[in-house]
Amino acid sequence: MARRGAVARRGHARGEPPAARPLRGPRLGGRAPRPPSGRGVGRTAARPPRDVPARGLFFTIEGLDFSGKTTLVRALKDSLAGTGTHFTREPGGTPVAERIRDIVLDPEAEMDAWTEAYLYAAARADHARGEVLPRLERGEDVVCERYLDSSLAYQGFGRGLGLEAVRGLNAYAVGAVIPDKTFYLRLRSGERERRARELGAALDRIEVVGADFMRRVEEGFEELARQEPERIVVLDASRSPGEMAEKIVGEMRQLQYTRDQEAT
Ligand SMILES: Nc1ncnc2c1ncn2[C@@H]1O[C@H](COP(=O)(O)OP(=O)(O)O)[C@@H](O)[C@H]1O
Ligand SMILES: Cc1cn([C@H]2C[C@H](O)[C@@H](COP(=O)(O)OP(=O)(O)O)O2)c(=O)[nH]c1=O
Repeated sequence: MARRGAVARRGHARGEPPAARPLRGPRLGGRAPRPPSGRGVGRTAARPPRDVPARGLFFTIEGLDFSGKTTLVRALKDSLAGTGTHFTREPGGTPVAERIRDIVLDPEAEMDAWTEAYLYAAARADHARGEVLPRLERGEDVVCERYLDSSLAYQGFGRGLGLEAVRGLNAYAVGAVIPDKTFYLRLRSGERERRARELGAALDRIEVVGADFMRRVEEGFEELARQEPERIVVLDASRSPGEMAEKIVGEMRQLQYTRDQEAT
């Protein structure tokens, strides 16, 4: 994963449209992003000049802990080898965000739920603006393991901060960096727990909070999938990583085709 220092990215700190709204739009694929509203912007956003690369597409992989995201990403990396697709994950993906990750996942670190939500959002601001957006603008496709939906599900539903509040505090963190497609790994809790036990994983501070918390998070993901069926593709995570990767690559190709048609 390419990493750059924080100082070089300060120029991104302001001026992008907020995203305090459902993730429905604007998408990045194919066209320059449209601000959510505004004067006279509609007509200029349709097609980039031919010498500007079509914007890359942004894909996210979501799901509860132990649902198989990392394993799936490994299979996807094989399937997409040589395509120039960039893989990253949250929390993390930049030096500053990795440092925030160390704090927020430290099982010893007691913190208020709002502090936790802001830390995830702060890590996301650095990652989305400093790493993901420049790549998309250069025409690279990006696959990110966890993104804003994780905050909506874990902090919004799991911690009980509420969907709209968590959307709101992430609005300036993500700006216009909204996933074109999100793949949600749905897996029943018994199977997730079995996988966790089998793995004998060291539990981080989120995982130690227990089954009730995880049930609320799960309901959060399910609610998001209900709200945005076009963006969020639900995958049966009991299937093999290869089968899921095949499905995802198919969806990616379809979007890439549409993007390329729009750009010519
Ligand atoms: N599709 C799958 N079928 C069976 N077992 C899986 C599958 N995906 C992952 N696992 C196993 O489940 C455990 C958790 O997987 P992991 O990819 O680390 O999940 P996550 O990244 O979502 O926390 C690992 O032991 C992994 O080998
Ligand atoms: C990105 C993000 C993650 N999280 C949590 C979910 C996970 O428990 C933890 C990330 O741990 P990680 O080990 O990266 O993920 P996983 O267990 O899925 O392989 O952070 C949030 O609570 N909010 C967020 O916005």
